[in-house]
Amino acid sequence: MAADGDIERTVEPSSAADAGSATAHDAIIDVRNLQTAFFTEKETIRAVDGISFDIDPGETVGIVGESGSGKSVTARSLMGLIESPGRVLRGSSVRYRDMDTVRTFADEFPKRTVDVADLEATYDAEELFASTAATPQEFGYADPASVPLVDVAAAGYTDELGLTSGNECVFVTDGSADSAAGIQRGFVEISRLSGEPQRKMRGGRIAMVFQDPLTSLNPVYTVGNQIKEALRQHQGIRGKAATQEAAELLEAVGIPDASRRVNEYPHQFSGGMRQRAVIAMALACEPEVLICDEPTTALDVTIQAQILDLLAEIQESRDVAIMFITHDMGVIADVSDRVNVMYAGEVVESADVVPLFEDPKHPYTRGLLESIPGHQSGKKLSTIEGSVPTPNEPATYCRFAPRCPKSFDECHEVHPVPIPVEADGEADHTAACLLYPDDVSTAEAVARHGGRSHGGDGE
Ligand SMILES: Nc1ncnc2c1ncn2[C@@H]1O[C@H](COP(=O)(O)OP(=O)(O)OP(=O)(O)O)[C@@H](O)[C@H]1O
Ligand code: NI
Repeated sequence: MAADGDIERTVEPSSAADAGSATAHDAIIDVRNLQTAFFTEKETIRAVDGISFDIDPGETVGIVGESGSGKSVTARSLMGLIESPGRVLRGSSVRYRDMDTVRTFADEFPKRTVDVADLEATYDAEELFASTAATPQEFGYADPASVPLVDVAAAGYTDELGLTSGNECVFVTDGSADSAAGIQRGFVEISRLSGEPQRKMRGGRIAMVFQDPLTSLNPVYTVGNQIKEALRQHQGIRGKAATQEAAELLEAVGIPDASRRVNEYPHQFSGGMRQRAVIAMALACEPEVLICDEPTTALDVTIQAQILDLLAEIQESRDVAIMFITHDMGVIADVSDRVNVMYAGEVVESADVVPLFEDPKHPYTRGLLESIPGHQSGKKLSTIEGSVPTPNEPATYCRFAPRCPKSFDECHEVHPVPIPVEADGEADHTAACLLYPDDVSTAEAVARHGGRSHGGDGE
């Protein structure tokens, strides 16, 4: 809709998010400037407001933050599960970089494949759409004539290998050969998938485990039949072989007497066993990435620990990358290799798990840590007062400032972006806070966060 489009154009892509992040690496999922908004009658909720992070093969990336910080919307955006009035905004990018998958996609969906070689200089977006199975409408352009002409080189094509903001496409290869087999580099832009390619990706390469196992289980089919359906859809396994495999999967996720229980219905399973069954269903697709959104929150503590052990074991034995979402810092410490702390739609701190817990930088992260029982010896348990604000306006200031014990005037006038916490540090520990980088003046910090030293008085 035109009205949506107008709102959307006012959303500035956060260039700063890119500044803080390393570029070329072997991440399996690469999230850049992800923005997901809900256009309600009352307001535009910027539930995810320009976040960037990546997930390497086989690692566990934790996403932590209080209720309403945008964790689930992030997960749903990665899975293509955002529904109206919500939308992943233009300029967002979620790239899936497994080369086998890229080649398979190029074979299976040739009309979705855009060869970057064709885009070297300037291209006509209208023609581009004509060459794919996608329609301009799918990308939010009401009228094909309104699709902008984009200078791909000027848009940073050479750095980014592909299409950047304003010229989204479904799928990009580097065009190094005519045949898909010749593709050396490429990615699947999953935030722009729809239809059959999206279905293939979701539940195939990427699977999701939700807080409530009943969301994923159908009460009228046996657990075994549901696993068999997943095996049929994603691996083409049927009949006796599928029955056998379903029982083996249930056994692999620690369900006792699996060959009998495979014939039971979800209501005959306990909460913990149901979550194991959902995990078995996810594994039936042999995913490379498993997105777990509070998978243990509804379970009691003992069962929770067992499920966490199970996930760790699965990761080890199947080499699957996990994105683990929780509001619980204790759980995050247990499961993660790397942690992204979210607040009001933004990633406010990002670091490997050890530095994050031993030397947290952002006052919000510190607050979260101080509220873990037993974390501070002798001190009284403190919680951060107040709650997460609804991000319903552009971030022109620090959204945590109103609750921050360390805030100063500039925090209300300058929007901090993720930058390395040490002045000459590497990008693997970043914080979006004007207290950083360490050891520079406030004026200098403000400048590094892209603000002016006397900010706030209008453009
Ligand atoms: N369908 C929707 N329509 C409107 N707003 C939404 C919708 N879904 C989510 N939001 C808003 O997006 C923001 C982020 O929500 P999200 O569910 O991602 O938070 P969360 O971090 O997962 O919290 P929790 O720990 O409670 O699960 C919230 O302000 C929420 O109200
Ligand atoms: Ni959530």
